[in-house]
Amino acid sequence: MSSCYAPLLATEALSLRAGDRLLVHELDWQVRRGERWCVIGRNASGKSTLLRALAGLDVPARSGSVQWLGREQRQWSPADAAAVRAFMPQQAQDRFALPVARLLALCTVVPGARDLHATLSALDAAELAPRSVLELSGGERQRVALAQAALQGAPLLLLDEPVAFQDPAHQLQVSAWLASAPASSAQVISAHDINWIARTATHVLALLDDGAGGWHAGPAAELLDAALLEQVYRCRWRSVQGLWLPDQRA
Ligand SMILES: Nc1ncnc2c1ncn2[C@@H]1O[C@H](COP(=O)(O)OP(=O)(O)OP(=O)(O)O)[C@@H](O)[C@H]1O
Repeated sequence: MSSCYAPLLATEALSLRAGDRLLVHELDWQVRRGERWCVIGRNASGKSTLLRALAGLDVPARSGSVQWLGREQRQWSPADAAAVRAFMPQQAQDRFALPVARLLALCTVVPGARDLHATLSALDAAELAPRSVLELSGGERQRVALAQAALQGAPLLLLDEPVAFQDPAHQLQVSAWLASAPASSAQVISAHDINWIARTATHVLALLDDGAGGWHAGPAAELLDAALLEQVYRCRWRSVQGLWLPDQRA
């Protein structure tokens, strides 16, 4: 049975491997409604692999448990899973010249789906509706992918690098859109821009890429400091007028 009091997402002893590399070791973690988690880590530390595992998609090797609303992932039917979690991959794989509006209309047939025009407008993507997905710029396609995930209406959003291709103004717009999400929802977001993360995250999950699958998880206000950034990225960091800067001189 799922419970509305259970965390939206929980992992117990979740371990992930890629070949002989241990990416995540025994992750015990909970994501509750109203929380916005950013997952940080070096390239190839396992952020996308973790998000895929949290979404219930194939990963090279995993053990342990992932639960949505207190119920094991594998016990959810595809339709019920679509109503509880939405996943935005790092890059869309488009093969056909589908108009954006047609692509997104497919997402609005699920129960609880959000309004198409309002969602596109909130992401500054309304004018993209008639255009083919194959003709969009990287940033435009990414905002359409965000709209696609949002339209599903699922309370748990899993977003793999949602601002990687956004210009600074659109990064702000995506932050505002995330902040306007219902209090009953939660997001898990992988990202590399530490200053965007510092503005956006309520909580941080750091993958240490230390060969032992090490991780730290907690409120951003407690965890996000120079010591953590140095441990994660293996360079020195300093804060200048509230902005984090990597500092290779040290
Ligand atoms: N299907 C797969 N088969 C084998 N190895 C894989 C597979 N998917 C990912 N990996 C490996 O797992 C490791 C973690 O990859 P992942 O994409 O999760 O990293 P990431 O932290 O998201 O990286 P980036 O910041 O570069 O996007 C990498 O070494 C990658 O080569």
